[in-house]
Amino acid sequence: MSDSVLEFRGVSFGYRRTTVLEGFDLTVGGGLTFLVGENGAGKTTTFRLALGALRPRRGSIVRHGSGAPAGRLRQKSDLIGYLPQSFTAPPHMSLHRYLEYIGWLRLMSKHDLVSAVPRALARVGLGDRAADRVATLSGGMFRRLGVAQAILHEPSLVLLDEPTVGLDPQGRVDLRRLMRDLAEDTAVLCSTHLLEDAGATNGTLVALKDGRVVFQGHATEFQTLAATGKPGSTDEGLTPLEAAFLQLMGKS
Ligand SMILES: Nc1ncnc2c1ncn2[C@@H]1O[C@H](COP(=O)(O)OP(=O)(O)OP(=O)(O)O)[C@@H](O)[C@H]1O
Repeated sequence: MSDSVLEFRGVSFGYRRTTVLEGFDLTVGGGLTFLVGENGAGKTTTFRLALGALRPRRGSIVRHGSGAPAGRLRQKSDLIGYLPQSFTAPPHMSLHRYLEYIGWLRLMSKHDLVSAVPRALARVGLGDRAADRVATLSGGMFRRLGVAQAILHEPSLVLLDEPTVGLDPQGRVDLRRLMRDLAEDTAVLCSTHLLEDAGATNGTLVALKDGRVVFQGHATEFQTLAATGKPGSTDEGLTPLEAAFLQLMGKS
């Protein structure tokens, strides 16, 4: 997939007196895009704006497909899936029951859910855990359940807010594999502090600083760009991508 699916045009947004985004332009294409930036840079705010949960002060946010503004649904291709940073699910429910409940909240028909629930569970590698309670899942499995609820209604764009945070190396590898797999037929926009997520999946990297996009391209270009300035320091145990990131943020 390569067509643009979401576009922020000259968006400005702030909470009360704080300005978070200023003249913010972002084009999200198909495939996998990673949004990186320091704590408080505005990644979650960008997601909330894309979902239509917040309204920009200035500028516009457009879903391609029907061209509907954020938060307005004109056709099925405008559907968005969302895994929030603070994902929770009732521990006593079975995975199957929980996803049926999510489908009910999204106004999906019982008929559609018969196939949608097993399909979503299989897609995230939890097909054999359908009858188990949420409480029995490991941290990595729980995160994958979060992805399952985000894709249950087969959205054309999935927003994942820091899905790999706190996972062990195997959990991160599983989740990156899952994101790569999803990105074959769905646009995926993922925020992360782990720059290696972008490096390992060959995704597009978008770096946010002071409310604007300061870089958009492949992880390898990001590293090369930073390396053409003064060399990033890797002597603090940083990976080359992390050193490049700090340099771009003016911290090295
Ligand atoms: N509901 C809110 N009310 C007021 N200020 C907020 C609110 N939510 C976020 N902010 C502020 O907006 C800025 C951007 O926050 P946001 O959560 O979008 O950043 P982020 O890049 O997702 O951060 P992190 O990497 O720490 O999750 C921060 O300064 C934050 O304190």
